[in-house]
Amino acid sequence: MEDENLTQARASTRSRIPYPGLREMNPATTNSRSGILPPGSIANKGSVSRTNHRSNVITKGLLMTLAATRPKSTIPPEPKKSASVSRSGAGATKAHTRGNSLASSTTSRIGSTTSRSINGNFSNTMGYNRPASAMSRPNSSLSARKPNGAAVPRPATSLDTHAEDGASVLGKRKGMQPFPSSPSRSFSCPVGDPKEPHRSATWSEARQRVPKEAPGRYADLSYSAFRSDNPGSKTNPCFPNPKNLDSKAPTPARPVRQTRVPIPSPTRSCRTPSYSPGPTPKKPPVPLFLSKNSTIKIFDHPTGAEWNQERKEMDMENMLNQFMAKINEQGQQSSGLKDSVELYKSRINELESSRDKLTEANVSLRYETDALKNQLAAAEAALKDARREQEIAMDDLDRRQRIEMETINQESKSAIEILKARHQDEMQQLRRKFEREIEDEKAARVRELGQLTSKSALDIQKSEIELEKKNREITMMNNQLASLKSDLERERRSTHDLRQNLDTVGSNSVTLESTIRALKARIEFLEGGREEQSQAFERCNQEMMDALAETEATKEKLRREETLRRKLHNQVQELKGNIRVFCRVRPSLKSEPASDIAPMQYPDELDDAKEINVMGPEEKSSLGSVSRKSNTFSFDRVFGPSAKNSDVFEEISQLVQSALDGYNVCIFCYGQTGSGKTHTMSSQDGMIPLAVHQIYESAQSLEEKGWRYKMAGNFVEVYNENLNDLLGNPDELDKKKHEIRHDMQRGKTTITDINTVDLDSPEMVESILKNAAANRSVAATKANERSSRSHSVFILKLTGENHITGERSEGTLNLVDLAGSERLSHSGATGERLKETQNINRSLSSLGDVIAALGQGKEGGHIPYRNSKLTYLLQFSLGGNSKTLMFVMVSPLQAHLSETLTSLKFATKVHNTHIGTAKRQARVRDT
Ligand SMILES: Nc1ncnc2c1ncn2[C@@H]1O[C@H](COP(=O)(O)OP(=O)(O)OP(=O)(O)O)[C@@H](O)[C@H]1O
Repeated sequence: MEDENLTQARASTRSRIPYPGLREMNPATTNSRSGILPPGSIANKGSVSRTNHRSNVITKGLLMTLAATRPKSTIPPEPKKSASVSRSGAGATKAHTRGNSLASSTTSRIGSTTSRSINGNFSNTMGYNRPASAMSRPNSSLSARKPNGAAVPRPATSLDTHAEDGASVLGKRKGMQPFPSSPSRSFSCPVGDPKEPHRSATWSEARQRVPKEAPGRYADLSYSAFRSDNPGSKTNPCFPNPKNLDSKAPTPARPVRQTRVPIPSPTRSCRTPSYSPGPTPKKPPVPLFLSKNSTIKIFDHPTGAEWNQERKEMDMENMLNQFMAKINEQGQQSSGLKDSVELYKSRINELESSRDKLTEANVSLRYETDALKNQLAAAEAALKDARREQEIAMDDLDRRQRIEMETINQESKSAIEILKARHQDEMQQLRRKFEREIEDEKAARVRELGQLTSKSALDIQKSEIELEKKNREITMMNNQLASLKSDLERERRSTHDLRQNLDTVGSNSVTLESTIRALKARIEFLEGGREEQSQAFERCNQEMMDALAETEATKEKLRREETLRRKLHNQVQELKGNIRVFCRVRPSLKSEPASDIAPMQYPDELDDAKEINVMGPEEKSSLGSVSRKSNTFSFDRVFGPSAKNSDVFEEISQLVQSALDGYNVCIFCYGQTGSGKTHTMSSQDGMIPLAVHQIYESAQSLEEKGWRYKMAGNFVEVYNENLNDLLGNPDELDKKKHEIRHDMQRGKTTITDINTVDLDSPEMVESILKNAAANRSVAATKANERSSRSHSVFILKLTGENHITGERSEGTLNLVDLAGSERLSHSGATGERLKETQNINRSLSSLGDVIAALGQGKEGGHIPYRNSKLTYLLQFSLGGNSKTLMFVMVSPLQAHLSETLTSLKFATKVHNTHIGTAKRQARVRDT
């Protein structure tokens, strides 16, 4: 329903003419509704009055004009219309038939005038934009359009105006929309194509069909007044064929050829029939009516004809009569027209009101449409939202499903795991149960065996008792037999019985004897198995005792061998020297270009790897030649740049073992800043972590031999001749005072107020190193400054006890990362820097002095340990009681060559020093 309304509203909006109103404009329906008789019907009924007939014809013409001016799009083609058209056409034809040419032409004129006025009203009222040319009256007049040079100017009469209007209207229609082909709507005359009898030709079509020779022929009839354009080219198709008029046949639908047929001119219709002399081109046209411009020429006849007054008067009278009749007719006609106009006005008002209603309806429909559009937009937005929500919901659902699936998977996995575990538990339980059952079965069998054994013993006992009893009985019987034998004679009968009894007893005794024999065999068999078992047990016991004795012997041997190994190890270490020097050259770093590398060679790298050859700096001789001195140094071991920390550790691991065996061991790293000391000592795979790991492994393996070890660690720093605890509070660095105390009796060193960490696991050493590094970095003012300017000492105290032998050992492993050994010049340095420099120089030279003093080997000689905090701290780890290893670290850079040579020279001195035999701090526990 709404769609229908919308469609109608749209159609009405486009055409701007309410559809129902236009339908009512159809002559048939209009007349039936408004009560006005359709013109066709009046004509059909054949009105008596000629005026009425004309009026009807005029009304019909108006309706036709209205129908013709109605827009094509608003009027749907209806088959009924052709009927009404045929009626109206018939009516029109009758009018022509009955009336003369004047009536016919007058009807046409009035029709066109009315049509024009109605068109104007209608178009104005309905908003139809009629072309301006249609409304405007053209400036044509009979005189203006007079072709062929009419001799007498024609007076401008009202009839002329009408005629001209009719022509004008017709002419204007050319410029309008083409008329519909339906004859009911076409204002054109029923001049049709013979091939299409039902189609009415439009004005332009009809014009084209008129022969061209017609104009000359009708020129004298003022026909030009009815032509809109070229007066000589076309005939007016609005006038019926005289043939048709003569035949009186009311067939307007039938096409009629109008060529070569003279059509009565509207002007001619005003003439009397006597003034229709036919085509006389030479005769000048006579003016039809008198006007102010008319000149009555009485004596201007060319032939000089005399004036016929009577005839003229008669003519004038006739003309006057006709004119009066015409005026009356026009009056009646105009009153009819007025009525029609009123009717149409009321009708137009109705239509306007209905149009207003429709406009309102249209507006409301527009509002509704807008509202519906809004609703549609809202619905679309809601749909979009819903779709989006649905997508989100779908996504959520997917996600949830995935999560659920994952959860289910995990649950199923965990369920499987649980089932597996349960299954294993059950299996174990079953296994245990079966084992228990087997054990029970075994015990039951053993019990059965015991019972059987005891039972058989009982049976044997019983049989023996019975045997004895039988023996006694036999004896008694024998006694009785003897007494009876003596009494044989006397009691033969009783003897016979007794013999029978004896036989019975004899057979019984045989049975018993066989039973006894079987039981004896069984007992023998059982006793034989028991013996075998007890013999096996005895054998096992013996073997076990032998094994235990052997183990004890082996253990004893192992202990002896361990002691021997320690002795041998120590001897080897002594043979190697108690102070050893290793040289290590670090690889060049990525940041160091190859051109900066100093030439160094390792002559016996693949053999003993004890030598290093360093080319000295360029020297200019007095002659100007440049030469480089080759310096070869020899140490206990030389590690090239490709050596890894693990390779280095392999060499020092024996010294670490010595610490476990109760020796004081001291490993130094000496070298200039950046030569790789810290990397060798404290990096992740440096000597400190590797040493701790090895000690743990060795301590664990020594547990079998009765050794239990305790490990305690300290990490200290000597900076500016002050001792700092690197495992303590970093804020207390350089502030807290720590004192070094030596127990000369026990050869032990302790430091006051220092944190000692019990190393329960090898992993702890890493946290110790990290702590120490962090504390050092807090104290550092510049990067790497602190580590370069201070000595760090990692002290690992190892205390071992052998609970089998009662032995006890106390060893100390000192791992020392010395400050940069580069020559520090006092010049230029001030304040803290000067103090630092002095202290580093002093401690390093003190170390050299101590080693040199130790090298002199004087028993009881003075060793200047107290000259520096470092040497004082390491008093018991440097000297005859200890094993010392010094790494001389070498930078590969050319820039460091001079420092490298100095370091190597110092190390060579140390290497050449022989320190006395180390003493093991081991003693047997007093028990
Ligand atoms: N054998 C090596 N392999 C690889 N890199 C090394 C090696 N030795 C040293 N380095 C690197 O060389 C640089 C300097 O080394 P390191 O800090 O150990 O020198 P240092 O002698 O301890 O210096 P400082 O006296 O200033 O503490 C470091 O980046 C270190 O990683």
